[in-house]
Amino acid sequence: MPVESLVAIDIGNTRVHFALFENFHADEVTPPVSTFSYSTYSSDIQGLRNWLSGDTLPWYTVSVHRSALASLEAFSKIEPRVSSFFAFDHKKLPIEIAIPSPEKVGLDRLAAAVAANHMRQKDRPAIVVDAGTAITVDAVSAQGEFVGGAILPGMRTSAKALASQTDALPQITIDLENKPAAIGTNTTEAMQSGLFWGSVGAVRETIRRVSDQLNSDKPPQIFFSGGDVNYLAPWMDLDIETVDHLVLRGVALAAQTL
Ligand SMILES: Nc1ncnc2c1ncn2[C@@H]1O[C@H](COP(=O)(O)OP(=O)(O)O)[C@@H](O)[C@H]1O
Ligand SMILES: CC(C)(COP(=O)(O)O)[C@@H](O)C(=O)NCCC(=O)O
Ligand SMILES: [K+]
Repeated sequence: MPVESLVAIDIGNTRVHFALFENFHADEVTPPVSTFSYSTYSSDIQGLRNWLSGDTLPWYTVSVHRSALASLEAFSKIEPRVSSFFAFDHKKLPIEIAIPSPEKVGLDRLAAAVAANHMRQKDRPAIVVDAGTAITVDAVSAQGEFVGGAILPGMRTSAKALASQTDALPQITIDLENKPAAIGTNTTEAMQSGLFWGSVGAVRETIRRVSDQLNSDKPPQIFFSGGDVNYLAPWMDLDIETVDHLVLRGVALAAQTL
């Protein structure tokens, strides 16, 4: 039975994202009608209540953060506009996971792979980049299996590491709106340059290596998503497709298969 109206949720390490899907059709991977998010560490329950429409809907979630999942599940039990709450595990997600310990893979990585697998041309593998707290670069084979990938620190995560592991480096706020000069002329500028251009280069090189290892007849289709996607994507020099809310679309697709 298709679930045409639902709330899909992606509980990440920095943000919890909610998306309302109406008249969802798997063929078109319908985009969400509206979205809402709050910090994983200070949930904005009032904001969530205001965002929720009048309809009572089923909620489906993937989570990589256990306590945030537990709090949201507790909230769902007292919120009358939630008809059911379903947290996916890897077994319930509609994708083959061709690695030794499938239960260890982040469910957000798998949900994004579900969406990319659905959207890709069937004779091409896919590479899925999700840029958030961590940046993941994952591979979906031409046969449609999640075959693994790479986990890199996100830009803000790297910035925190530099500040905490050194005496002299400050905690800087990452300004993602303006591209930094490559040659920084003070500590902060130098860190901004290294964090930004280093991430760009790291992602590009990782994509190249993943693509080489896939060794497919046709080049992989490369999908980009996640909170920091708009800062990385313009610098890739690769044929990429930016898709908003790839994880949430994967959750909505997965909900159709339960
Ligand atoms: N301290 C912060 N202040 C403002 N925005 C932040 C802060 N930390 C992270 N962000 C932003 O939050 C978003 C997190 O990305 P997202 O894909 O939601 O990550 P995750 O899935 O790891 O929670 C990014 O756009 C990031 O730039
Ligand atoms: C790699 C991640 C930390 C990414 O999380 P995010 O940046 O979306 O918050 C998450 O997918 C995770 O906790 N994974 C578990 C380990 C694994 O995927 O192998
Ligand atoms: K991520």
